[in-house]
Amino acid sequence: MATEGQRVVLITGCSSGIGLAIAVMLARDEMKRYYVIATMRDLKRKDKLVEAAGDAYGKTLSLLTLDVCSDESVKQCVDSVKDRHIDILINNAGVGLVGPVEALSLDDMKKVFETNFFGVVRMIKEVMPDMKRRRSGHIMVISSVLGLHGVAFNDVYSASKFATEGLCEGLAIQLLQFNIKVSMIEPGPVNTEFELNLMTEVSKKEFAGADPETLHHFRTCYLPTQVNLFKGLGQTPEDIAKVTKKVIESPWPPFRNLTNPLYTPIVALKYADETRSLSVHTFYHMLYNLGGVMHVSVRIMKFLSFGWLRRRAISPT
Ligand SMILES: NC(=O)C1=CN([C@@H]2O[C@H](COP(=O)(O)OP(=O)(O)OC[C@H]3O[C@@H](n4cnc5c(N)ncnc54)[C@H](OP(=O)(O)O)[C@@H]3O)[C@@H](O)[C@H]2O)C=CC1
Ligand SMILES: CC1=C(/C=C/C(C)=C/C=C/C(C)=C/C=O)C(C)(C)CCC1
Repeated sequence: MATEGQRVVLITGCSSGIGLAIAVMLARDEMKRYYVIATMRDLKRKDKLVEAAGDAYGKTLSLLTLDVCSDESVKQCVDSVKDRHIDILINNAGVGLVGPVEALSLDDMKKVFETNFFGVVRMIKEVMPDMKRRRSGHIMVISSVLGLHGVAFNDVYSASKFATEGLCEGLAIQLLQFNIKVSMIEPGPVNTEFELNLMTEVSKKEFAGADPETLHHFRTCYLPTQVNLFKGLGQTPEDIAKVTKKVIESPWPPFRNLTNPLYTPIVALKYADETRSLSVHTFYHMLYNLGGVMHVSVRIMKFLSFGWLRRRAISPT
């Protein structure tokens, strides 16, 4: 149980990746400032987290079951927290989806929205009223750079993160009245099970419904680019955990927080031209003309991000 002065942090999707890293980093805080409730939809997947948490498990870290796609599970979990008192809610659970839109099933798309968008809505609806009554709290979402700009063949995933960004932008304004902070963490590629799961799904699908030309672009331009980007620019889940901790500990937590400085110019490009045509055409060239030699695009991104733009992303160190 949390002791006097400790902040109670509830995190969704802690069986792997970013959620696991944040849970461990906060639970192992040297000053023991956090009491972490790490949640996952299937507690059979707890071993990696328990091992990484070491002696923090049972002291500053406890586990609860929570499936963000189930109203009942969300309510049961929050009800089981002492006095339903959660100081910091970290919405991390999420799933990806890639492929040509015309070849993806509506069921797959609904699963993405059910998890990435409605999962966040469910959590906020359950936790925010108590925060409002206490006039204090911090709601965080592990969003994505794809919540800020679209990337070919990630259309539906990107839409789910845009939706979440929109939801939270509105809430951030309203909740200032109640002294509740809202922050988005916006990573680029991070080396977790996320990419492996995407590639496993891709290898199982035939993408029937897409024309041969589009499928050719997807398989020969996009997929190798994705693999190269994860290899060349991918951050670690610990990098994202460090940025998240920095934001939690900031006296004025910023609303938007890019974690990878290499993406800052790409996002800046979008705002440099109000018609957005510049970024659409630049991404087009980076994918279709330089995609085959993605190491060139990675170099361009590294070159562009040099200098003042770099400083606009929160560095994990
Ligand atoms: N990896 C990346 O490149 C990036 C990831 N992100 C975002 O970061 C977040 C974490 O992803 P990451 O750590 O990379 O990927 P992982 O696949 O490693 O982790 C995703 C976590 O979400 C959980 N999850 C999925 N569905 C549900 C559900 N219905 N209820 C509860 N938990 C669920 C998974 O649990 P289970 O084990 O049960 O499947 C898992 O613990 C996601 O929101 C993702 O969109 C953002 C930018 C980049
Ligand atoms: C194709 C392509 C790009 C790809 C970006 C990708 C693939 C980002 C993936 C991010 C992920 C997986 C986020 C998860 O939330 C760039 C660099 C924008 C440049 C233009 C061409």
